[in-house]
Amino acid sequence: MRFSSNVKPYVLLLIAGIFSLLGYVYFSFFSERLNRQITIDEDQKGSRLLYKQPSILDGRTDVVSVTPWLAPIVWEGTFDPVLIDNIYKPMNLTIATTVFAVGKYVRFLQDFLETAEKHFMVGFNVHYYVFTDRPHDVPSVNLAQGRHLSVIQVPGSNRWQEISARRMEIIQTTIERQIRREADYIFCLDVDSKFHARWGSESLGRLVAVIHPGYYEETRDSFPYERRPASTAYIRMDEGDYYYGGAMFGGFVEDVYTLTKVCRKRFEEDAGNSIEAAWQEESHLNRYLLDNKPSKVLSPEYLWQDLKAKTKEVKVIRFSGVIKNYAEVRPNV
Ligand SMILES: CC(=O)N[C@H]1[C@@H](OP(=O)(O)OP(=O)(O)OC[C@H]2O[C@@H](n3ccc(=O)[nH]c3=O)[C@H](O)[C@@H]2O)O[C@H](CO)[C@H](O)[C@@H]1O
Ligand SMILES: [Mn+2]
Repeated sequence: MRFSSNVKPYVLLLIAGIFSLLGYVYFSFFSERLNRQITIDEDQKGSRLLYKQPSILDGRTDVVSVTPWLAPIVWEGTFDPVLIDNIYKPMNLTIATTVFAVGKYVRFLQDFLETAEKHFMVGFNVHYYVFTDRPHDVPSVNLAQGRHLSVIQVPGSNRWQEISARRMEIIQTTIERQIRREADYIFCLDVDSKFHARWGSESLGRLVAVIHPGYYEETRDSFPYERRPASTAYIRMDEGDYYYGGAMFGGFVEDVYTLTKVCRKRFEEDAGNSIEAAWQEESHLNRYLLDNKPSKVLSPEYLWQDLKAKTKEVKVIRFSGVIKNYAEVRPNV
């Protein structure tokens, strides 16, 4: 008995220890379950998103929707707009959009801006940068919440080729001066165009280019790339991926910054050698994108031309160049 009376306090201590350990384990297990249950409940009540089950067997088969370097080619039917918006909207992104309206091209601004408000990056913060030599002729267009417009004065020119090509330099310097502090992504667009349907977050990517609607059925040797070796935009007949349109390029601000800087430098180098690439900055853009593959390619849905009849693979025309009288609207022919 001496033994038992001696041992008892230790037993009691041991039992108490076991109980408190069990209690701790039980409590922490339960509280974790409780927490987890709350999260699950929140998921179901607040942010549950219903969308069509993705398939790897069922999808568009009439067009190619991925490049050989595995960048998506964006066509109607290859993305779920609700799902993709749901991914990008919480990021509270700002999209810079540059548009040049020099000389008589100011007349295109109203339709461009009004249709952009209806279809372009709806629900996102958009900052339009309008470059013009006629700031007083910039129309006032009602902008939705979170959308802003800055007018930036640039010199006019008596050569349309120069106006078009100098966009690279002006975008580069404006990124340096302000855009890199004001936006996450940037799109650089032609003004002589209108939006007709959704252009949304499916278009966002690191470096984004668009396939020109005029050449996607042709072979690379008939693309209007710059073909003179003397130009820094030169592309050989057996090279080239697609023919990209100069009316749109975009991506992360820093990636577009590098693009504009390189194209501007090469354009100036050519000018020093008295050579101007066949399609000015569009030729340099194509050369740049051959060496620096875009991470996302937009199908011709994102760059059509009003004078071109819709083809069967194009289900939706989202952005299209208007028919214009070149001789009347440009400073030179
Ligand atoms: C659909 C497409 O890919 N279009 C390209 C194409 O012809 P485009 O016929 O589309 O060229 P364009 O006359 O629209 O000029 C391009 C842009 O430069 C601006 N601008 C031009 C002239 C002027 O007097 N005032 C003015 O503001 C304006 O923003 C216009 O949208 O080739 C050009 C280069 O040669 C550009 O690469 C264009 O993006
Ligand atoms: Mn144009």
